[in-house]
Amino acid sequence: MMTKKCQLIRPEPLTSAAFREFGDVIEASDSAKVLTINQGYTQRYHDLATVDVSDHGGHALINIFRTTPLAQPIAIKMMERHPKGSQAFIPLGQQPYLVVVAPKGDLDLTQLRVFKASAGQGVNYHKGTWHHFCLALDVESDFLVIDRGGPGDNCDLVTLDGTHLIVAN
Ligand SMILES: NC(=O)N[C@@H](O)C(=O)O
Ligand code: NI
Repeated sequence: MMTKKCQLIRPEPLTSAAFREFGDVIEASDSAKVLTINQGYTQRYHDLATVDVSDHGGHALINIFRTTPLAQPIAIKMMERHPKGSQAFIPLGQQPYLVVVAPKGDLDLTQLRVFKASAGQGVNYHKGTWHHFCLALDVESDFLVIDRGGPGDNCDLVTLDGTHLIVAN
């Protein structure tokens, strides 16, 4: 019986530039537009990501995902996409986490990317971006999740053979 060779993927640091084709990175970065508000007591990092949830009568949902880490090395056994809306994950704790994505369109695993996000970084998957479900690292982690509610199916899911393994740094 033929056994398929495993491919080890080492996560890369998450940056806005590297993530651009997949979505937005949500962080209080030097490149953000910053407004001083509230009598000078608040710095508003303005308009960091595009919430795209209105297709087909959709509306925004604000959720909390409490996610248990998978055993390492993490095998990528699924990818999904949301054809009708964006999906944002903002960590509520201080724990880094993993982000696994591939470009929109037909799923092409040669274009698979794995990012290690820091606690100060959120991600917003654009509509149709392929991604793995929320991946905590080491400890149970909470994420604020902003995505689409509404009519119609909004999740295309593909099962994979698990030969792509994430070697966490
Ligand atoms: N299923 C669900 O609500 N979550 C996934 O879409 C995910 O990306 O974690
Ligand atoms: Ni999703």
